[in-house]
Amino acid sequence: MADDDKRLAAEAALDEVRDGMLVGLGTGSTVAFLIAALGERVRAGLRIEAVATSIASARAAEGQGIIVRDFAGVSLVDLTIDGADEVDARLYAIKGAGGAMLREKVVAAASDRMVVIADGTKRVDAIGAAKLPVEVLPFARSFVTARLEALGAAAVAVREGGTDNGNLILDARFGRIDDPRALAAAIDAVPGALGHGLFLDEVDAAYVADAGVVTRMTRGAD
Ligand SMILES: O=C(CO)[C@H](O)[C@H](O)COP(=O)(O)O
Repeated sequence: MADDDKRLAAEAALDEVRDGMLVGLGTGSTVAFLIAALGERVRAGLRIEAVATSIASARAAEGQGIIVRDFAGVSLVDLTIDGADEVDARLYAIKGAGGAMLREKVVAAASDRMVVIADGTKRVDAIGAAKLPVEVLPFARSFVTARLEALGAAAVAVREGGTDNGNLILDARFGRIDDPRALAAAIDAVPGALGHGLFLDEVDAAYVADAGVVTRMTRGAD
């Protein structure tokens, strides 16, 4: 079951957590298993502090007795553990089904190391089938939609509800992304597009659990 695999992947990634670390907590249902398992370790004596990539993850971590620092006062994180919607052998990932990809990218960039945790349904040959979320300044909604269509998005939909940052999410369906780096650079260059779910350089390793077996993927290996 996907939930069992999410829990297994989350628990496997806990091996990377050491006493004294500042740990970045991602967002989503897989990270919820991580936060629960990390909470158990903290109650058993592990000494860490955390920063969170969403209000939901901050509340969940505090509920587990984990000390959560305001990321606004932080510039360096030791290790961030986060989920993904797709991850391939290059450790390219699409993130943001949970809507937190902008904060997730900032925290990942501040991190010495970032690892992804996922169940086997997220492991793909090449990223691109998942919808690509783009966080947008509400003022720029139509303009950014037109630019995404010009970049090849077959459909662009405004997601219901905003982000923790008070912005909108446009879900863009590209179907196939031939050149993820070119697409990421093109979206980065659109004024009003504040962030997107293409993570091409951030992920150092991934723990993917499929039917109860956890595989640790690293850069340059399948
Ligand atoms: O990127 C994310 C949130 O912005 C999530 O990590 C991603 O959507 C995976 O979520 P889940 O673990 O619930 O499948």
